[in-house]
Amino acid sequence: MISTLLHQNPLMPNSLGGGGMPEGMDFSKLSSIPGFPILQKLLGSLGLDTSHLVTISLIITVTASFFGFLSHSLSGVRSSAFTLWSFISDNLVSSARIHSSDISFAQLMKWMEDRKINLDSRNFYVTSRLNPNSAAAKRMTMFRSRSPTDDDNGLESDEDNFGPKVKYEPAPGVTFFFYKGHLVIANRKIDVDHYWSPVGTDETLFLTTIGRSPQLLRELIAEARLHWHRKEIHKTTVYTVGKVHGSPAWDSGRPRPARDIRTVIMDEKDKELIKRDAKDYLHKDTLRWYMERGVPYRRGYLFHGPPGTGKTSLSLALAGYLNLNLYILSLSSSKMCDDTLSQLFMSLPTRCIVLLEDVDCAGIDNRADDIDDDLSTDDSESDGSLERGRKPAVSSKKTDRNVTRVSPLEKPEKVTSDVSSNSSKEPSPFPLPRNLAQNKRQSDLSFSGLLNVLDGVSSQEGRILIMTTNHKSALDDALIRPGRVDIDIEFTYADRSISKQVFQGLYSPLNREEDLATDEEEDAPTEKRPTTLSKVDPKKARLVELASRFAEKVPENEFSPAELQGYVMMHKHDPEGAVDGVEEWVQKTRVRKADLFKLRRRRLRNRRRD
Ligand SMILES: Nc1ncnc2c1ncn2[C@@H]1O[C@H](COP(=O)(O)OP(=O)(O)OP(=O)(O)O)[C@@H](O)[C@H]1O
Repeated sequence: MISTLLHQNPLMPNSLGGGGMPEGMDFSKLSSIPGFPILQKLLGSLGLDTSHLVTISLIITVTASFFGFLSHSLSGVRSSAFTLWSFISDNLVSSARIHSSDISFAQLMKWMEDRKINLDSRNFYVTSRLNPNSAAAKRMTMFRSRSPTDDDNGLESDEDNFGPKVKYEPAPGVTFFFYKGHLVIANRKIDVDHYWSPVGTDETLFLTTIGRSPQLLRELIAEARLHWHRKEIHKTTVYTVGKVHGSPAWDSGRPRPARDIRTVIMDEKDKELIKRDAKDYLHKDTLRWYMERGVPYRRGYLFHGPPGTGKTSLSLALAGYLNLNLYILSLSSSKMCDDTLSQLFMSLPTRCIVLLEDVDCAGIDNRADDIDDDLSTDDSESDGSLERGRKPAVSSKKTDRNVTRVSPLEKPEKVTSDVSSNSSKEPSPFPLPRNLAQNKRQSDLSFSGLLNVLDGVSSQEGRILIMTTNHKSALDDALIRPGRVDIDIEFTYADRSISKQVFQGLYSPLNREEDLATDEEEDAPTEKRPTTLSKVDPKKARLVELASRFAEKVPENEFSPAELQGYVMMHKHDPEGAVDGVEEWVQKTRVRKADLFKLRRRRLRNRRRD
């Protein structure tokens, strides 16, 4: 443009001579510069005069100078703004910094999620539990966070008909919101994102508010904490063994509604004992007590009895009652070996409940012959009734139980000696499943390997270990010796009282308010607790009457609570129908179980022949 003006300006006559070259500018001299002729040709082919070079250079110089000036000015502005912000942040605002490895981070994220803070933003995280290796999934299970789409009563599952629910989280970036009338700035920043590492994403949440007092932020953090506990306390995360990079490892866990311990039907004294003992053990002063006396800080319980009598249910309920996560491990798994077991135990957190199922399956216990003998003893029964073979042991419940009734704050040494003295090898109360003996022979898990993880040097302290078995008689004395098993509880088939409670429990479920009973109410003796049934209510009185009739029709010590529950649930909306049909169900179930028993016996004989 400038060049064109130079060419055409009539007021500049000297500028129009000789190809538009201004006076004093002889470009022919420039042709001696290497490359200049080529440049001249190139410009010519573009229809430009060589003199345009001057113009282009001028434009470039002016533009560059302008932007240089602008950038300099802006950096000045930026640094002034930075100085101003430093002054403000040093003197006029309060801020909190929360790292993602701290539970407060999850609590604040949950609090923000539930208040829909930043969820309207165009930028948000979407996660589900589909990828257990994702950082979000790890954090979710580490801190037991739930989907914001879950309902308020905490009972909804993390899955719907289409699989894991989608979870929407505020994404990294700055969010503004008001808390108690004050502006709060939340800045979520990713520090390091190592997606594949077990650590997951490192993030920091900065909360800033105007004013020199940190009180507002403290209140906000406390509120988020309370909110978290209100929502999460009624959940138990259950971990089982999965695979990480092809090796057995704890899976990412499944949060599930905590089971109310009141729904577990068992001897109330035993229940109170286990609750009190576990609470004592987890009390903050107990660790010191153990340390001062050089006693390993561990607690072990043994729950034994027939299948479906409530051993797993009590373990789950206890985890919920103590607000601990539950790690379930089955020793009957063919993949279980010493190394795997040891690794799994070493990766346990310090405070948790480990549920070791089928402890009688620890491979090297050479009681396979005893087991077969148990089964062959039942062979001799004329009608093959499985249930009748079980009766004697069940009726001996009160005499051969060896429940220890001493708290960890008392004298554990004495406690444990009681246990060992009672660990006699009474005959198995009911036949073992045939594959149990096979498992014993095939397993790569050695008995010493099992003992090692229970109390070897590498064993974690601080956890509660619950061992379950259907065959206490198959256990080695060493496994249930003092220090490994502190309390032993026997579960039995349903007597009249249990049958009645199963019936009542299914038709008059506890309501939510009762579920949320305070600790004090929970700790109150059962008989003093207000129950739905204690209120005078004709419907409930009718239910009590039906429950009594039901229990009278069910033979004692023959069916497990699980079996009764299964039957009653077929009449979920018809308690009268359940009462009317129970005698027929008893007969049919007897026949079915006897057939099953005969089949097993035949298979065993064939196996022995082979
Ligand atoms: N004592 C009980 N109180 C309440 N529910 C029970 C009881 N026993 C069994 N049930 C119900 O029966 C089902 C199976 O019970 P659970 O898994 O606790 O039995 P278990 O003794 O652990 O059996 P297994 O030895 O086969 O592992 C559960 O749904 C549970 O609700």
